[in-house]
Amino acid sequence: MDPSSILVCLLCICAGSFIAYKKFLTSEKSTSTSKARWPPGPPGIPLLGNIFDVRSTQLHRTLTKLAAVYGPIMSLKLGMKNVIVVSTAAGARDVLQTHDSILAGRTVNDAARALRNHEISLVWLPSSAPLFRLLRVVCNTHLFSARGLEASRAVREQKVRDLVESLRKHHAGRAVDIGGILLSVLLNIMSGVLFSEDVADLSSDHESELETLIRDTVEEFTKPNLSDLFPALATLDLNGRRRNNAVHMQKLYDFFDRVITRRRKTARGDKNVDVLDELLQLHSEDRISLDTVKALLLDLFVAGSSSTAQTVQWTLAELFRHPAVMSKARQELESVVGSKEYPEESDMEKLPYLRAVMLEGLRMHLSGPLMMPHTAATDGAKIGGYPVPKGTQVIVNMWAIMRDPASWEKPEEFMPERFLGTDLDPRGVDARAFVPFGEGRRLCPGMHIAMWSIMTILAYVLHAFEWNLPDGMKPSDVDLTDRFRTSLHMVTPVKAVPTPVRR
Ligand code: HEM
Repeated sequence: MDPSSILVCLLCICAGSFIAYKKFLTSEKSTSTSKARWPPGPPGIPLLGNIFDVRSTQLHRTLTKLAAVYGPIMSLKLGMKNVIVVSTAAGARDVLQTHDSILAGRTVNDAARALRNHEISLVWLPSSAPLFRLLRVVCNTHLFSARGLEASRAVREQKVRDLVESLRKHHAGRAVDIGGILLSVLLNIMSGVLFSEDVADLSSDHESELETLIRDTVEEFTKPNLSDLFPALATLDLNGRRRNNAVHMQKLYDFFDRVITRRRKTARGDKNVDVLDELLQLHSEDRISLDTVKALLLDLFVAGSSSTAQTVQWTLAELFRHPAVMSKARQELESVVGSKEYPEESDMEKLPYLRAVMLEGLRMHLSGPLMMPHTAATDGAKIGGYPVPKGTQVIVNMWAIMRDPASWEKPEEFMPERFLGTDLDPRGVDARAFVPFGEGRRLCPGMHIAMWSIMTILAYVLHAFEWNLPDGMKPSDVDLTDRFRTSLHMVTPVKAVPTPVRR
């Protein structure tokens, strides 16, 4: 939080403190939270609690340092909010497996209430809501089932080929902004699967319309909001986040409205070709509203595009820093794919080293280092033996867990070999809790498409190009400093020069 936001915060807090403090006193007395035995945590200041302990552009690291002092199950008070931060594999199992039915709730950010989006959004609905269950079924059966994924494979492969073609045509021999072009290709993979259109131009350095709209919406969420710290003040929307987000989200809804209008003007016969066809069919059967269709498209784009692009970018950056690992991965591709222009689907399972590279990239640079905060829907759950009262927010610091020296040898080193010959699988909380996509009711619904995208993009771009750093940069010059907003960004976006190796 910058100094001016802190000043605004303090002024607003003075104005609202009377209401908030009264509410604070009443709620402290009347809820089960007052009787709770909270885990240790840093002492807070009256009313504000620990908000100054967690102001950081690297919240995952700040929470890891605090956990080293106060313990792997730690409590914080953020304004009126009680928070438990979990930094061990055993604690993560309590949250994601043992007490998943209670702890799969969400605390709705006030900005997410714009346009009442939280009432129809998969991300914000409580896991007990019938609409939540329906949307998860829609995702699992129509969007990302084996059948659905097979149906969209040709479209997805074409988008990755477009990336290779664009790199050959427009970028060969020039330093490429890796993050920019990856986000464009991820947006096109998503839009290709969802509604068979391209939304980004790979040959242009300009941001696409959808990218701008998503960025504006996401940024509004990441700004500090008094309404979240002091829900009693939420109706006043003192920071204007809900108002601003209503504008951004309306623009996104209008974008999807135009896609739907185009679709309705195009006769497509009886056969459903893409996800939008499936969703519009569910709408015609009165199972979901048109707003829910748009909210789902919004959720999938916002949650799916940047997270996957960031992961590929981080993994490539690690490969640029570790040329020996990169050449081992390229040798494996050479021996499996040979002189074929593009790897085939059947080649992918013959690339264990590249898969290990992907998993190590996910371990070290998880795009959602703190996952998404969960909330206790009722009393009754326990984490590390501590009771978790209803309404408590639970943050799983997966970044810390996946770098815990108690579980991982040399955790700060990029060593894909650690995944070779193991059956570590991102789908289960094993002893080490390698869970980049979460587990249980809130498991990432895009996990399969994300892993396919990461693996396929890596295979295609490593097979088609030799990659060098620009202007005499050394591998050790690649800057891996991270910054956490809603996902883990590189402070210095990585650039590299692709040189085509065949054709
Ligand atoms: C490398 C890429 C990705 C990573 C690491 C990732 C990881 C995650 C994590 C950790 C969560 C939160 C789980 C929890 O709350 O316990 C999540 C939720 C979610 N992800 Fe992903 N994800 C990725 C890509 C995708 C893609 C490609 C899509 C869509 C196609 C997607 C859609 C979603 C949605 C809609 C949610 C919210 C689910 C809910 O609240 O029930 N994600 N993801």
